[in-house]
Amino acid sequence: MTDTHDDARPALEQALDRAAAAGTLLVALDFDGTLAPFTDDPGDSRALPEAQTALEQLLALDRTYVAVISGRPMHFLRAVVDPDGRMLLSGSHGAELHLDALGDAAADSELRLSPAQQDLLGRATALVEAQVARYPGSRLERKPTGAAFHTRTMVDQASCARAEQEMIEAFERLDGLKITPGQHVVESSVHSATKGEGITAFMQATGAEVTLFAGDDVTDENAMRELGPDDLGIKVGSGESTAAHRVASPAELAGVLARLVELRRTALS
Ligand SMILES: O=P(O)(O)OC[C@H]1O[C@H](O[C@H]2O[C@H](CO)[C@@H](O)[C@H](O)[C@H]2O)[C@H](O)[C@@H](O)[C@@H]1O
Repeated sequence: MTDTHDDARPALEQALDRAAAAGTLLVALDFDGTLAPFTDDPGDSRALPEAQTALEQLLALDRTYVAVISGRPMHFLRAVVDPDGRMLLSGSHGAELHLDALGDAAADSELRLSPAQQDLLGRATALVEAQVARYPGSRLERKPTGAAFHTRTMVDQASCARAEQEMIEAFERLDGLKITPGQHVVESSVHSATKGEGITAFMQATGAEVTLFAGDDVTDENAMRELGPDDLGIKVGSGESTAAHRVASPAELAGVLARLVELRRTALS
């Protein structure tokens, strides 16, 4: 570890320097609002080119793992985020795990919903359909473990807060449903997993000496809380966080990842 006593460099630069020197480094990232700026249509979201380049460069380095831990379904992450199959992936807020990048496909967790969960999923989806019918421009997103009510494109933006609150109250009438408000979205899930389980699985599977995790939303805090004193948490944007560091936007985070590439290359050379 670098001796940071009397080091006048910004705290994040010092922390990146320490992470870059790790024997084994895990770089784990949330997707929406962290790697990818928000878009009206979730299907259009892509990581910023500078962030994508940094991830590719990290993947090419020894003893360096890249993971994406997202509320997105695994099929989206595999198709859009990591079509080459080189990253560790956790989808559906920790309910789906994909560790093939470690040659450990046996550790993948495939989703199997019980008949009761399938029934609950159907009822949650029907509630969102009813709410979408009430609020023009809002959308239903069907996910393997749940149904999400999106308000970003709602015609009457002044009614978003009310529409989201009504959605929460409707979901609350269904026993066993996990409810997660997010950025212009209220998500429901019939699965209890969180991103904490995703990051824990990856930390254990890689044996990472240091883990960097960055995320922008409340659900990311479940992963952030799993970090130890030598790890590096970065909050993207505003809002409460246990992360020790903060950047303003996905663009700023992309710059941080690019800097990490430089420092890691130097440390490994
Ligand atoms: O865990 P994440 O990777 O941050 O994913 C969380 C949810 O993100 C998506 O919704 C958000 O991004 C959309 C695209 O920018 C935006 O239109 C929406 O308003 C945001 O809430 C995604 O659609 C969800 O499935 C994810 O769970």
